[in-house]
Amino acid sequence: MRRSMSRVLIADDEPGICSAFAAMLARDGHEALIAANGAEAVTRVTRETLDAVFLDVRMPGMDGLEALARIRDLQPQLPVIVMTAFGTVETALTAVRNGAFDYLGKPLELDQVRAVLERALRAGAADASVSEQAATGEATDDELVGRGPAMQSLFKRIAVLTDTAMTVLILGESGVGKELVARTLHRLGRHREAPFVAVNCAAIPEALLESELFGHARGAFSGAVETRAGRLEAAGAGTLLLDEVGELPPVLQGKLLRVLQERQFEPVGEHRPRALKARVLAATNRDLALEVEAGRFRDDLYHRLNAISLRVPPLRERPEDIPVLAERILARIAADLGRRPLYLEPDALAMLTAHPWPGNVRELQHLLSRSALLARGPSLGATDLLLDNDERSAGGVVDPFSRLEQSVRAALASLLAAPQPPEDPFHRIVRRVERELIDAALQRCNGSQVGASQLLGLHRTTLRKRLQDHD
Ligand SMILES: Nc1ncnc2c1ncn2[C@@H]1O[C@H](COP(=O)(O)OP(=O)(O)OP(=O)(O)O)[C@@H](O)[C@H]1O
Repeated sequence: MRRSMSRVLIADDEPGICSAFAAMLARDGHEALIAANGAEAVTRVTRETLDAVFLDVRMPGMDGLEALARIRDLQPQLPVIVMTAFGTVETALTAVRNGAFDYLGKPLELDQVRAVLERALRAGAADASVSEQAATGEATDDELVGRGPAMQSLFKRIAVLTDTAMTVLILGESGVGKELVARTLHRLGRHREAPFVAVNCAAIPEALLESELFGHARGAFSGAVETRAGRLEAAGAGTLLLDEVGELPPVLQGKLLRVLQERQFEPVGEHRPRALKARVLAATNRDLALEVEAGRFRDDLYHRLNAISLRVPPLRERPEDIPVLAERILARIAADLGRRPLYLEPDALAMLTAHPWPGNVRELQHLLSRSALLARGPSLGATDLLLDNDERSAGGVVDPFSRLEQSVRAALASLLAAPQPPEDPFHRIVRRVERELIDAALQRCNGSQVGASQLLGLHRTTLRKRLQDHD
């Protein structure tokens, strides 16, 4: 919980700025601490409990950007606002990309300073609540779950971005939770009471997409019998998510760019622009840089969208989140079915943790729903998990190694899940694989060691030695 009086560090080499700032903070009931350079700021952060930091970019010795990096390492959740007199937008954006909460241009305007500080303090509190909620598992349907470091750092970035109006590009594979991230940005933002509207740019036919987004006037085209508001308008002062933005047709890419630049739009068949009030978020599972190279996506729109991006890591990069996700999903399924939640046996959990999840969280949801429907008894074991057998690659060829990889991962997971994990999991697993391989070759060659060594591409003496090792 945030204390009502906040402690704010101001790092600036101009004493005049520091004292004006400190006076303002004191008037507003906060406590100001002062550092004259970057190194001092970092020291203060290590020693004091702080709620926000204002950092000047140009300071002697360690400059603001370097101090920012150190502070982010020390206390990733502490909001840092960067101040810059010489700053170009690039410096400011670099700072924001490197984790600054926001930036302020000098000369400072006290009202602006107040507004940013207020947001920073709220985001600090929101950040704590996102992490707390994830850590305690008190999540509802709409809440992003994740305990591991990858999701924790995503939560922090989300918390920093909740209250800005900036466009954010949300990147990640299919089913990874991009829309949920967009909803979270909205839910924690200032306009959470306003609507959240998502448009899947890939799902709406090109001919309809423009009027769907911007609306149309009556008679704008045949079939437009009534004036209709578009989704941009429907989002009001809330959030519009352009999902699968990589699929936006070229004409609309140009229009969207203009809308974002001018913050106004025109419904089809109308010439009076309307103000864009909503925050626009975009999501894609494509590599937009490649799309730009291939000439399918506008470079300028890409840069506009990509100024701030959030990458949602694939599930295979965060297996530590699987138990809590699975628990949540099973609880939801149980509520839907009016049953008690099933619990996962350790072997099932080991198997889930080992699976590579090409379809990410959505695949996990589907697997658990399928398995829960057919399960008998109060728990799910490894044999109850109906993992998708469809391991075909795009060309329809079964990859003979995918099962092997899966088994190796499962073997490792279950060794590590044992109450006393062995010290040599590498040798244990490799030995088992080797034994299987030699055994299979010997069977194929009716027990002939010469035949098996030829089949495996091993020297006869090597095979014999291995057989002795395996007794
Ligand atoms: N971290 C998470 N915590 C809880 N639920 C999650 C999480 N990530 C994803 N989900 C759930 O997984 C499902 C897929 O997520 P979502 O639709 O947000 O993915 P997406 O990346 O937008 O997918 P696509 O690219 O296919 O549109 C949703 O039901 C969502 O609620």
